Amino acid sequence: MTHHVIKRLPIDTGVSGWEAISERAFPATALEHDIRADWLIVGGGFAGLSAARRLSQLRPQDKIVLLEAREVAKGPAGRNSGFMIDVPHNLSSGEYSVDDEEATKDEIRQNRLAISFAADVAAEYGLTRETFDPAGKVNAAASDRGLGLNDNYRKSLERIGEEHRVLDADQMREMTGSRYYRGGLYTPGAVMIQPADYIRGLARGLSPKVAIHEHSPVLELSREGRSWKAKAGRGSVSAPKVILGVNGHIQSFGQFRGRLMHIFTYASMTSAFSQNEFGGDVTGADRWALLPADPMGATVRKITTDGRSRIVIRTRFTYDPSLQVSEKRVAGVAAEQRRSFDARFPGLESLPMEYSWAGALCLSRNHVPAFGEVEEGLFSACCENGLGTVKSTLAGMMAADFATGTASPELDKYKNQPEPVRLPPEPIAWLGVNSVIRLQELRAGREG
Ligand SMILES: Cc1cc2nc3c(=O)[nH]c(=O)nc-3n(C[C@H](O)[C@H](O)[C@H](O)COP(=O)(O)OP(=O)(O)OC[C@H]3O[C@@H](n4cnc5c(N)ncnc54)[C@H](O)[C@@H]3O)c2cc1C
Repeated sequence: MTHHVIKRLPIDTGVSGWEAISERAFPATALEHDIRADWLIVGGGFAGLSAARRLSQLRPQDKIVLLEAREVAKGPAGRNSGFMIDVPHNLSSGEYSVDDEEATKDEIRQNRLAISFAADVAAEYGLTRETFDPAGKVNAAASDRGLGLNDNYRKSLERIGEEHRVLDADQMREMTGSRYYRGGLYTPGAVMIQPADYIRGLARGLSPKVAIHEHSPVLELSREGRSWKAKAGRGSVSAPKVILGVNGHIQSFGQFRGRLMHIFTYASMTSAFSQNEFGGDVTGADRWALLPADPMGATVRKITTDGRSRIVIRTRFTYDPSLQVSEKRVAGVAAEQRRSFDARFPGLESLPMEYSWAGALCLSRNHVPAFGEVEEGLFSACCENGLGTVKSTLAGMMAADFATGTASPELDKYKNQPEPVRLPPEPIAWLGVNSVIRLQELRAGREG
């Protein structure tokens, strides 16, 4: 009999600004009883909730239960920068330009499949434009090196026939109000989400069809006869099939051990301000979204609701196999983010950062997901390689298709990927990964 005891539970350090400013419109219910279901999903992020939606479409009569350790939107799904990106965006390569054109076109097709799934969510559950905004995004360059990286990216987009527009320093200044940027590369296919609102909207929309239990961490998972039994909170769920959408925490369920890199990244959000508080057009248009030309630089985004704006800045990556980071680390990175922000918006030194937080990503060395039927009736939709708004949405959809035997050319391609390769043993991996990240961050210079 397989029996997994889950010893490590998610810890999310700092309060996510997205979650703090998002309103929750449905109660959180913990698991209190022993129940039976046709399907159990573990994890209430992009992967778990997307798997739940897809299952509810494929098997409308089945009983589907989802268990989330914390509260929907308090984990990484509600603490990211909200870029749903269609074009290539490989965090662990030095730049975004592409070599293998056919593989890249496949990847874009997959990303767009996930984005269109999310667009259906937005339409069906009535999400506002502020929650799901198909506005596109800009890769912003602040240095010669950044301009060069953008130019390489432009050429590779041109080669694969992807729409894009080059922006000069004046256009960047007009958009952002900042003189910091020297150029940009706009691609129209990205959707900008308010991540906490999107993930809550998805959970609320699903709740008539899917029993979602929050504050219900799965502590044990065992195979009993032809069924799996998960113990959580004061109850348990027995189901013949289980989908794990727990990202890097999949290793606590005894899977993919020694193959997943647990990377943290960090963000800060200013308090709300109105345009006229600082005089002049110091932050430009109401909404804009910038990725760094160098993948190791700073992501910066402005949102405006009812005339009140906020700016969010995300920087830094650290490798933390313990799957947690300290408040002290978050505070240290927040101080660096303050400096990056002030360099971009010198008129806004008095604007406080109201929230600072960290969140976990899961990367594999060969950039593949941790996907498949890992034990009989137990499916994994994990390891999003840093771009989970899209990749985990896709993983959840694909896991539901796979587990229900729903064939498609997309699933054929998706499930035929290799498995994540092994990492070197610790502490070699820790030293190696953190050194490479730090060197790349230093090289990013003004982009960070
Ligand atoms: C600051 C920051 C910025 C980011 N920006 C972007 C971005 O712009 N675009 C993008 O695509 N991605 C971004 N990301 C990454 C993105 O947030 C993740 O890739 C995404 O959340 C992964 O989704 P997921 O559903 O796979 O995992 P998660 O969102 O981590 O969800 C997994 C869930 O499983 C739950 N869980 C774990 N263990 C258990 C258990 N034992 N029992 C029950 N539940 C459990 C967790 O509580 C969690 O809610 C960013 C991340 C951070 C931190």
